[in-house]
Amino acid sequence: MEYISTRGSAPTLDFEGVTLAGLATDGGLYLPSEWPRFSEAEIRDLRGKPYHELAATVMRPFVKGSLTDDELDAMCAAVYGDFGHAAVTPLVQLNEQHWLLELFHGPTLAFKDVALQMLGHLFETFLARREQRMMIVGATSGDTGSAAINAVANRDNVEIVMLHPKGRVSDVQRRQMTTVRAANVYNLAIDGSFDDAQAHVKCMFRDPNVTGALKLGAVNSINWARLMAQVVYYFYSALQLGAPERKVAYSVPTGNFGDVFAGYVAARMGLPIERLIVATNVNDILYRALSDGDYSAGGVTPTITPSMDIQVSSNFERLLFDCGGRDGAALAEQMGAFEASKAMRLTNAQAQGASALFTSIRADQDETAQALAWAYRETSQIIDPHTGVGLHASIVAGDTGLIAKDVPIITLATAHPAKFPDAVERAVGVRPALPQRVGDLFGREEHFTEISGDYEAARNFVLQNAADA
Ligand SMILES: Cc1ncc(COP(=O)(O)O)c(C=O)c1O
Ligand SMILES: N[C@@H](CCOP(=O)(O)O)C(=O)O
Repeated sequence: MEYISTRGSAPTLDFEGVTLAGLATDGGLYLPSEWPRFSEAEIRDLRGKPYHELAATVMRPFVKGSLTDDELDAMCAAVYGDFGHAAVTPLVQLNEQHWLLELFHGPTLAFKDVALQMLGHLFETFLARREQRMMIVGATSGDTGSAAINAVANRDNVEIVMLHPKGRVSDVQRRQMTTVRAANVYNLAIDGSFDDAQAHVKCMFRDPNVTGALKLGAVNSINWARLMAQVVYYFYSALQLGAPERKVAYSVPTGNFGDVFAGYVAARMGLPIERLIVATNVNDILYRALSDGDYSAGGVTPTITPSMDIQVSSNFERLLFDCGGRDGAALAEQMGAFEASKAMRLTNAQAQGASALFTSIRADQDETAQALAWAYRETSQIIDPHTGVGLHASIVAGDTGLIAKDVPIITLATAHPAKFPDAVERAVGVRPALPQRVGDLFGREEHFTEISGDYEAARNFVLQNAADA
């Protein structure tokens, strides 16, 4: 399988190459040069497979040439044999039309584990093959950070520097990162938003002072391997509800557009998906882009869904590329203008292409809290606020007829409620307890470094610690 950059001028790479590259050298994101497709009969044959077998089958076309069948099968068995639920991502029915896909049974209690546990194994395999070391730099609004740290802590050949916005992640999220004691893990709290942290990370990949000194790696969803592993649970859930004979719709709480883009990939691979609902909080750049073509970033408003307090959604670029005719040069120009002005309009082709599958619905804080209360009152489920944004959108879509009554709507439950106990308790009157598998989070010492919001502060920290390692 060959991978090309959305901005058209970076070298074409194989799967091993894109996994280790993260961001393309032209600033773009890598995508397969063409989408692999499963026939209806092939999709039907996937029914009833355990998660790890399904994962290997869905991912196989993407890794061709870089992993043997045996290597991939063994990796999937190792990664998905160790989740907190035998089904890995269990599907829970709420009522006749609504379902929750629980993606939080990994070690750090958010959907990020599903892909990052896999990425940890991929890094180890590919780096050992090349006898290379790698410095991972990542940005997190709360969940990617802990999942990535868990996946690579104490592994040979990698170090990780994780940037989070100071004071803008929950206590549980912060402690899941800062209480990990491993010589290869560094946490930075920056004065700024997640968008600032993400911009710093992307800058490092294009800064010759950094790339000349270090082999950088990415754990954010700019790394194609992240999205590839997330495609699997769309197949897994749709098959349980009747695919390929019956279509399902998904509501996906969205920030960086990675999780919902994985749904788009599943559709491009042949999975019959009725609609992908992009559920946003009040940081609603995607809602505006998908509703009237206005992709302009304002300031970030802190909410009870901090992981989605994002105004520049990295992976939207992948959609614009694919829907807009895969013209790398034109997209490079469009994204360059966006980076300078923080505003752009979608072209007609991009807007029409996106509207064929995507609809966006926005939830404010009250609507989010009401969705939590509804889930608890009507179904006895305690859900996290990010899932609440998705559930609000699902209920609106069902009630307004946007999704017909006979089409199941699956809301992606992206985090465990105990990661956000204050917001959950306010909404439903019950304080969710942390599962035992996360251990004594509040009894452990925290370690992190506070830095300013300047790019140079982050870059110098990375260069200094790489030199000391
Ligand atoms: C709990 C939770 N829900 C939803 C999202 C949004 O996912 P994405 O950034 O892939 O759109 C995130 C962050 O990525 C998250 O941590
Ligand atoms: N919500 C995310 C933000 C980073 O997203 P990613 O999927 O690109 O890693 C987080 O929890 O850090």
